[in-house]
Amino acid sequence: MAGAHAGPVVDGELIGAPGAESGVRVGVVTFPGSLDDRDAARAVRMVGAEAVPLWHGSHDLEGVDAIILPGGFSYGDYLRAGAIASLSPIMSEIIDAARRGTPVLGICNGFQMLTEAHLLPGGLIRNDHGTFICRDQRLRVENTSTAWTNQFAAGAEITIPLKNGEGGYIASADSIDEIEGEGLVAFRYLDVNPNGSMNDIAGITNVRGNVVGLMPHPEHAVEEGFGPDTADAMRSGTDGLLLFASALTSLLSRA
Ligand SMILES: NC(=O)CC[C@H](N)C(=O)O
Repeated sequence: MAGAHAGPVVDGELIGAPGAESGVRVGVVTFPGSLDDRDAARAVRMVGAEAVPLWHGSHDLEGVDAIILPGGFSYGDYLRAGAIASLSPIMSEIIDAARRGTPVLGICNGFQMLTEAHLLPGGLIRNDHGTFICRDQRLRVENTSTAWTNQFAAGAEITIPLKNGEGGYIASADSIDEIEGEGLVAFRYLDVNPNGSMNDIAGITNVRGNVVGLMPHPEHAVEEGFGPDTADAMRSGTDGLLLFASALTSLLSRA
């Protein structure tokens, strides 16, 4: 990692200093059973934004510029993963904010919440092999014009961790046609389809490009040595940072 005040370096370029130097404030919501809220907040700080902790039971978004729904086991995955969290008090504010164009990222359990809240089409069901999966997963970035992917090169191939039990993406035939036709696949699984997702879909965006959900965990691939195995020189170990840097970039360019 770069020095304490220098910030992370991606492709030889300093992309931000830890903390709130950019003035951008990103809310990270904690639900009962969230696991990855702290890692998401850390990734936000690493690209130079302020991470604002938000609580599921509140109706106050505290004026944040963007929102992350983190991974974990909200409400113990009862009913369906993400189903109960999608009805939390703060979700009504997040749905309104998303409709106004606020960038919203759902990671794994957060992706499940976004489909349950109908901010993204389709749904996530139990992995087709029936077991929890935990692996470094290769992905292709299919859409680089969203608020969360604009810093990737078109068609970039990246590796970030995947860990879930209900990661199989499904949608109706009509929805799949629309998703593919409109270019709404944000990330697609490469090499193996780890969970039976339709069309190898790992993540999708809404038409406007402000709401993105994905099953793999970019917040776990932000620092060499703590994310994907980098023994393979093709892997950077920090591919996840570009999602957070993308949101910062789109918010700063809007200002
Ligand atoms: N890593 C996660 O967010 C897991 C999501 C959910 N609990 C599942 O197993 O599918």
